[in-house]
Amino acid sequence: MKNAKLADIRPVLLVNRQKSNMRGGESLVLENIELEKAQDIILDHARVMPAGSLPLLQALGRIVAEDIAAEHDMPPCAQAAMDGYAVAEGGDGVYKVIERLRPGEISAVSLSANQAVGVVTGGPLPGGVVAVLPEEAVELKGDFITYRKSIEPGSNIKPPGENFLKGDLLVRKGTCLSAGIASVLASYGIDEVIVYRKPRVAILSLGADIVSHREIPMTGQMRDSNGVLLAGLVMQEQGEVIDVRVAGVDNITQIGELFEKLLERADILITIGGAAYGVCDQAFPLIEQSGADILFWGIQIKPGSHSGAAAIGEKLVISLPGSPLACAVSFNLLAVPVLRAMQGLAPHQVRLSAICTNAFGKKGGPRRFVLANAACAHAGWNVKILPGQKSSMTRAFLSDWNAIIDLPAGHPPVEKGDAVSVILLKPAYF
Ligand SMILES: Nc1nc2c(c(=O)[nH]1)N[C@H]1C(S)=C(S)[C@@H](COP(=O)(O)OP(=O)(O)OC[C@H]3O[C@@H](n4cnc5c(N)ncnc54)[C@H](O)[C@@H]3O)O[C@H]1N2
Ligand code: MOO
Repeated sequence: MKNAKLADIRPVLLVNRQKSNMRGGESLVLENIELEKAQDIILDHARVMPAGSLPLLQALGRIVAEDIAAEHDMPPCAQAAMDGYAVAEGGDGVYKVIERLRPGEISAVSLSANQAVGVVTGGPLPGGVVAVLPEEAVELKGDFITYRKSIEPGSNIKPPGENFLKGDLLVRKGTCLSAGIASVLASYGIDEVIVYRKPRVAILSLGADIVSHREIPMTGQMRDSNGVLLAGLVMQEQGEVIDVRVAGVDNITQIGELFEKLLERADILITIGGAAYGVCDQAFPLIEQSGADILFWGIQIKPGSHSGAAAIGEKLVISLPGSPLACAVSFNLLAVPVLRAMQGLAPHQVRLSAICTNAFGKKGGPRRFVLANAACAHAGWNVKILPGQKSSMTRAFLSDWNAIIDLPAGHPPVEKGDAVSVILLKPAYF
């Protein structure tokens, strides 16, 4: 960061932006581009995090960075599927119980006709077994059982490899380690898994009027609620929040130093606010003066139009607008795909069509994103537009907000019963 005051930097910004950044027909900074283009550009600069080994339980929810194959058949040998009696072929319906196995015991015998061995569910079977007769299906008298019906060979026997065969792929690289997958790995005795590191994210709120949420604001100041919002959303996406800071009244040089310090430790630095065209807006000059390569500035969406991104070495800077609703929407549209890609996941969230259960009067204008609550009922997905999305601090944050509706540019008012395109977000509880 060069030592520069905001006043020194501002003309650079104005010159660049007023001229629409044309130099010999080539754009220096892409301005007000389509969302998908912005996503592609930023994703092109998102590198997958290095991978490292973690104990199985600590790796839950993380993205596995290796293919893991079954080392042997599961079950490794034939097992009883019922508590009961293992019998051999060719009996006449009456069998002598020659042994009664308890959990964990194995039999050394090989069954002959008219012999039975008592077995437990999941227990290994003796040699010569043709079927397992359930406890409740036989008549037990002393050391003998009677079973007069015909025996279907193989019944109530789990053959070796019934669940997995040696060499079967148990986990594919890029899969989220769910409780179910972890349990299969545990059954193979695997207690270390190689997973991608969490992307480290630093959050910096710009604006001389913004103070930490722990401080008492003076008249004209405002607490940094967006920093907390984004920290929570980053954690929901399995990112590691390394710092949440406010720039406050520091001059641009001091803010630049803080910016650089944060960027040293972070993979992604998200700035909040100061992203519009006001003369006090610091995001563009700050990022430009840091030497970062500005990838784009401005997207054709509402809210969140004043979003930008830059790359500096292998690190990314994402500049989000200060209005809380715009900040939340643009985080989900820009930062979430990046956080996913950096962890080795497919970048985009689930998108589906849902029926709107209420109306939304606002029509026309740019492509618009609306916070909503989506639910799946018998008839399919439905979605409710949450109230209070006009003011900057939205009441929708207090509701069960788990989706964003994507309304195309120039859309008519949404009527109850209309089908809309919905992006499903991670639930707010985690
Ligand atoms: N002349 C123009 N003015 C504005 C335009 C425009 O195109 N031309 N766009 C408007 C839109 S749309 C938005 S969104 C905002 C975003 O601009 P900034 O990113 O520069 O946001 P700020 O001015 O810094 O903040 C706006 C508003 O947001 C609240 N805020 C900011 N930071 C925080 C925080 N950390 N925690 C909580 N709340 C925060 C605060 O109410 C600010 O007043 O610009 C419009 N203006
Ligand atoms: O575009 Mo502002 O960033 O709409 O809310």
